[in-house]
Amino acid sequence: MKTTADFMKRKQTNEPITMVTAYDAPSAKLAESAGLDAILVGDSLGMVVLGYTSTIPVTVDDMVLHTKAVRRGAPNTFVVADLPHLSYHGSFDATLSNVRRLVQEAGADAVKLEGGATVCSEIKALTEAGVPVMGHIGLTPQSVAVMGGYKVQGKDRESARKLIEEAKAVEKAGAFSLVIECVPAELGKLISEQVTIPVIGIGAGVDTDGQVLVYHDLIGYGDVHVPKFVKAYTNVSEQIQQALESYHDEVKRRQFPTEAHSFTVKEDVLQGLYGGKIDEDN
Ligand SMILES: Nc1nc(=O)c2c([nH]1)NC[C@@H]1CN(c3ccc(C(=O)N[C@@H](CCC(=O)O)C(=O)O)cc3)CN21
Ligand SMILES: CC(C)C(=O)C(=O)O
Ligand SMILES: [Mg+2]
Repeated sequence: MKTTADFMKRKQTNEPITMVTAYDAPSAKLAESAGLDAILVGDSLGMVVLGYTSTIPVTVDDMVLHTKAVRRGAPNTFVVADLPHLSYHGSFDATLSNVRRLVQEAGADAVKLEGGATVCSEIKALTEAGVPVMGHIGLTPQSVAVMGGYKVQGKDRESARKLIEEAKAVEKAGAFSLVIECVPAELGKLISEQVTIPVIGIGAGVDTDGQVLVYHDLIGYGDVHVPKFVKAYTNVSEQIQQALESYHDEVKRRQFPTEAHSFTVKEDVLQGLYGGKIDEDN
């Protein structure tokens, strides 16, 4: 997929959109060669790579650095960059200069921002300026302090109705696609049916127009708390741990490096040098 039109087409043909996060070049390269439709440089970066306990501390500088790396690793994949916390809540000029950095400096194809009605004016203005915007509703981690934790959203009738209204508002504002996070599967299906833009779910059941997962969750890397909606397709933490332990052990026992991993010089080069072993032999 190269353009936002390709996203719309997928909804029309009912072919699921596959998206995964990535934060660096080698991971992005693997996502591209695995054939993923799109890559999200998520602000989950803060939690899975930078070691913060939330996405709140992530800055525009952080996002620019990692979006650049992802773009280099996956030059032919549609890349969406998260606008980090508080980078789209001031003047539109301030928002625009942050978006400019992600799109022009770092090479993102689109930006994503969290929220419903409150961010619709930003979605509209950015779209009119020619920047594709992906919305994000349901569990919005940048508002964790207001929501009182990472909880399933839309569990009662009133909040479910509100989420459907938010999805419609985000669509109306011009978003080309919408992430919906951590809602009951029935609501994920209903919202996907109620809007014409493709809905990409994470913890929103199987009936959305696509799925997104955090890279490290998907490959089982890192011991951060893993939400229920995650499926770990492998466990690279175990493999990395084993490799590190073997290396540590082999170095201590002088089993690494062997000749296969060493360089040599011709004997005469060292002759007479600082009374070295070769010198003494003569
Ligand atoms: N590694 C990682 N994966 C993610 O999916 C992710 C991040 N980090 N960081 C940013 C946000 C935060 N996310 C989270 C974090 C925790 C839960 C969680 O623990 N949810 C509970 C539901 C509790 C309830 O029943 O209300 C769960 O058990 O899944 C959900 C989403 C999703 N995003
Ligand atoms: C979980 C996805 C949707 C996200 O916003 C992120 O990775 O930051
Ligand atoms: Mg995010």
